[in-house]
Amino acid sequence: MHIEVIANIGEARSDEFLHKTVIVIDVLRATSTIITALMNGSRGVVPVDTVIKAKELAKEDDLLGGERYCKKIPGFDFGNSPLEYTREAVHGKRIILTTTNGTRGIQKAIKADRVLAGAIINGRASALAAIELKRDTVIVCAGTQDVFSLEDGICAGLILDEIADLLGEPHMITNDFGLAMRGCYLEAKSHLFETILACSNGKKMKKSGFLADVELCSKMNLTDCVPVLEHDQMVPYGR
Ligand SMILES: O=C(O)[C@H](CS(=O)(=O)O)OP(=O)(O)O
Ligand SMILES: [Mg+2]
Repeated sequence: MHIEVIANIGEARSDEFLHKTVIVIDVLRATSTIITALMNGSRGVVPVDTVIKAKELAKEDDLLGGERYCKKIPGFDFGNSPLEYTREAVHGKRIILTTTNGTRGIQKAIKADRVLAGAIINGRASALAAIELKRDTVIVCAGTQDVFSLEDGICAGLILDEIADLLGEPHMITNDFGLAMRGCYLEAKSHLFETILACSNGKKMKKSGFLADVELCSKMNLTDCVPVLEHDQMVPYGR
């Protein structure tokens, strides 16, 4: 199985995603938030790139979520903290979500055969889903404003490591950046929270009052829920 890892959304070329599975990773925090919302029974998360589109799409019964500069958008129901997306708040609801990087990354991947949302909290399940889909796979690390973010790279390394574990080492073939990210993950796996907290986004989250988000988003394999894009919304894969 071939898995190419791309360092940030700016480096992603959407035409190269045709016929492939794309896993978009935004550990802090968009994909961790989408996974949490679906895990807690949201009936779908619609990822959009702009605030205007989010407001236009939202029907009366929908919830609006997202951030700009890490803060909840005025008039929205939620920000981008996975901790806000509780079962009580989201069960049975459709959510329209717009964030600076992650939802933009998902939009950029729409030409893919399948688009999955990966994070540390669903790393092994994302690996399993990608294997089941039997396509060449691209892992897009969302990054921040088109610059690489280490927490996304570490998560890519986790998914590669799980794929190697599930398929056998010789069957996991990745690019040089993927090899480097797997190395980073193996070095950091025993102290993921501390490593992610030391990253620039980890420090930014702590400064903005979201230390608990970093803690949650650093927990490995918390859930089997893997969001997959169907039409315009993300729903749990395989259900
Ligand atoms: O809310 C977040 O965690 C970030 C904000 S920022 O772009 O890193 O300032 O957005 P995300 O799209 O989840 O990376
Ligand atoms: Mg991010």
